[in-house]
Amino acid sequence: MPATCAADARATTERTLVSRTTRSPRQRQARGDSVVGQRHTVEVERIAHGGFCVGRVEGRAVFVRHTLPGETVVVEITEGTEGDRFWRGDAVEVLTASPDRIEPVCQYAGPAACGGCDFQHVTLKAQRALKTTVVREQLTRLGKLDPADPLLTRLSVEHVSGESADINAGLRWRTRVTWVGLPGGLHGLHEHRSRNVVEIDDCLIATEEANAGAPTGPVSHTVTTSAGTHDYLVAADGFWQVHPSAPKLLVETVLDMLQPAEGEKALDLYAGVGLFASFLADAVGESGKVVAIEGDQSAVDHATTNLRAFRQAKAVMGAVDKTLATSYDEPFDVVVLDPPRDGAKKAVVDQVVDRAPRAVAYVACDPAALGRDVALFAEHGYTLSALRAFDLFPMTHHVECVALFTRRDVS
Ligand SMILES: C[S@@+](CC[C@H](N)C(=O)[O-])C[C@H]1O[C@@H](n2cnc3c(N)ncnc32)[C@H](O)[C@@H]1O
Repeated sequence: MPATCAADARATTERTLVSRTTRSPRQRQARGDSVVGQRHTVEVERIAHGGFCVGRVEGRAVFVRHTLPGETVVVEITEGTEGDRFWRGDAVEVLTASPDRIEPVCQYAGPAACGGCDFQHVTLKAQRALKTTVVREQLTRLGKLDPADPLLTRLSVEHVSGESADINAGLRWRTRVTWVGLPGGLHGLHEHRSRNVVEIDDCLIATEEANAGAPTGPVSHTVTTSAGTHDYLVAADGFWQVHPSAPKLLVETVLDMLQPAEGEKALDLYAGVGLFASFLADAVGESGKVVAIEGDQSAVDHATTNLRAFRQAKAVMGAVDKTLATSYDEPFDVVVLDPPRDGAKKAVVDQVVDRAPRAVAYVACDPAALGRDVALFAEHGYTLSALRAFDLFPMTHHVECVALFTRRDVS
């Protein structure tokens, strides 16, 4: 089994534009001497959130990238001081390799290289198993769910197929990339937790179009699902699901969980350009109502255009918490919640349950934030009654979950 070796790590370092000694934009208060650069042999125990695995050096936890549970590796410390409770590091040499380890196909993957991918060295099947463990752990620890809950024991992060062999191999799925511009018209991506930029010629998880740079004008997307077809206009730099299979998959999953019916009232929170709102509007019909709340003016403008065929649907500009604090103080039957990474949080969860929906579909790109919000919903009598997780970001530690909350008295 090929193994990352210290020589490879040195070669990788030479590819970066700035030496790793200049990293650490998030330096914490120094407690004792820095241990950055120290090397230790570590037996890697388990996966943690964020693309790290956990091992120990003399009892102290070390969060290690570029390794796998069960491996023995040489770790070079990248963040930490003598007084810190935990350190971070990179596996720069593999002494005992996991059977799930493969040679990364990307030349930019590895220690002190591009920070975009976490799992290039892991088989796709094992990547999904690692993510399944992380989701279970976050929902148990933060969501306070019983680890024996069948929703967790049966959970398995699902492979998301695409239209090309590359996508099915976990490559060429990323339709948008936020590049860092470099002199000479070049571009790159940051090292992990660093301002250092690695010049990248061809990002293998990005589509050819995304590698070429950002489009200049609004982009048009058509989404066809089992429930129908809708067209969407999106600003070039506006939010759109990055995996080509994501819009259809997420819409179908949300509709399947919510089962919106003719005449119902629906809230679409963090609505973007109205991906879910159009399909909700179809389902509730003209006797129903859809309110799509979004905080980005350009997205709201596009959502207004995208929803123009529906008299029953309206895009509203504003922060979700501020808007719900002053408006739409009335019952809603169903809610779609698709917040940014930090989740909906207490104020919005309180405002959602105040509207007494029979069902809430929560689309979550961070299982830790979902876990915290699961606990908040439970305090209001809303239980997690369905959960799916999708591998919409292969090669990275990211995973998309869709959770259904229902009121105990109506479930
Ligand atoms: C994960 S995206 C989901 C967009 C949409 N549901 C979709 O799938 O295309 C989150 C959206 O929330 C918006 N947003 C972020 N914070 C917000 C807030 N506090 N209030 C309203 N919208 C917010 C962002 O502009 C972004 O469009």
